[in-house]
Amino acid sequence: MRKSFLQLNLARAKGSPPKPFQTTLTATSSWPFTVDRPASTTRPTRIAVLDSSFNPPTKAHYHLLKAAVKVGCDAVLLLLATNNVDKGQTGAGAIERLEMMEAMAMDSIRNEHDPALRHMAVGLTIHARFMDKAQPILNHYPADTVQLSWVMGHDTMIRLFDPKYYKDVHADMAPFFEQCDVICSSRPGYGSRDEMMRFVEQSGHAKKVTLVDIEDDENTAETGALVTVGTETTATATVADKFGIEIKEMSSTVVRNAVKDKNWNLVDRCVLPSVRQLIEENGLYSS
Ligand SMILES: Nc1ncnc2c1ncn2[C@@H]1O[C@H](COP(=O)(O)OP(=O)(O)OP(=O)(O)O)[C@@H](O)[C@H]1O
Ligand SMILES: NC(=O)c1ccc[n+]([C@@H]2O[C@H](COP(=O)(O)O)[C@@H](O)[C@H]2O)c1
Repeated sequence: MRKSFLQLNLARAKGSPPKPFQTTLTATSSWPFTVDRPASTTRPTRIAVLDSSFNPPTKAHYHLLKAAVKVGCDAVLLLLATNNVDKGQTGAGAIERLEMMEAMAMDSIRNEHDPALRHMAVGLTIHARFMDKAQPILNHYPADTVQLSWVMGHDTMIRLFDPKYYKDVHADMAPFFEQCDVICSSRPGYGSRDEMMRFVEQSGHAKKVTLVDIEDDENTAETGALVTVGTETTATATVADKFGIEIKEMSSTVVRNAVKDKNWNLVDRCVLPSVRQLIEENGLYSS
């Protein structure tokens, strides 16, 4: 059902110029607003935006959002970037990515306890840079009623501030930081939390960047607990020992390679069941 609705919507849009921003799925018709929290300029609705290629969406993306909303967001937007400042488009097509994002969003809307995670939407943008994506989203809603918090990992924050994408990084980024903030998590391979903090301080926008940590709460009850055998007290298997990979180590590349290697156990560890189903149904990433 979703697939045909999505295809119908996108087919209707075919021929007309692509919109700078549009949603394809929203938790409610009034999203991001609710009856309890209507559009208001005195208390803007804070949307956590995870902008990604979602090729495919992974549990790391999901847990990054879980960590992000804890700092006080009201709604979540999974935003598909159909253009990338660096990468070309390989792997899944835009419709397939949107389908997988919608599967993840429906899962969250139906099953999550956190009100922000239940209040999720999926959208797409044609813009590649964050500073260009922000304004069309803000313009989509009544003036000053939404605040955008861009959720990203350390690797992307480094790219956010990379001067190669700008004429003058400070001048160009100033309007973005007047209207938006960033919620960022560390990521294995991109430096320690301390290094990330120093990087944020040097950016000149430390007040607009909140650092969070991805938690592997799926498995903490089963792993890492202390057990006593005889007189020896040791930790049980680590998450990585038990599942081959920790949430924070996951990436879309890991999933694509796992599908190619037919390592379905690893795929199952890294993506939601509904996303795995779509990968199989659509024959994605197999060659
Ligand atoms: N394991 C992770 N830890 C922290 N941040 C992550 C993690 N996985 C993805 N992110 C963040 O999510 C955002 C979107 O990620 P992106 O689409 O680049 O995923 P990816 O898994 O790195 O993709 P690919 O492997 O295709 O390069 C980025 O800001 C990225 O830093
Ligand atoms: N300087 C920037 O604005 C900047 C830096 C890194 C990624 N991006 C964008 O973020 C989106 C997601 O990119 P990745 O899938 O590479 O994380 C893409 O649209 C990409 O162009 C923008």
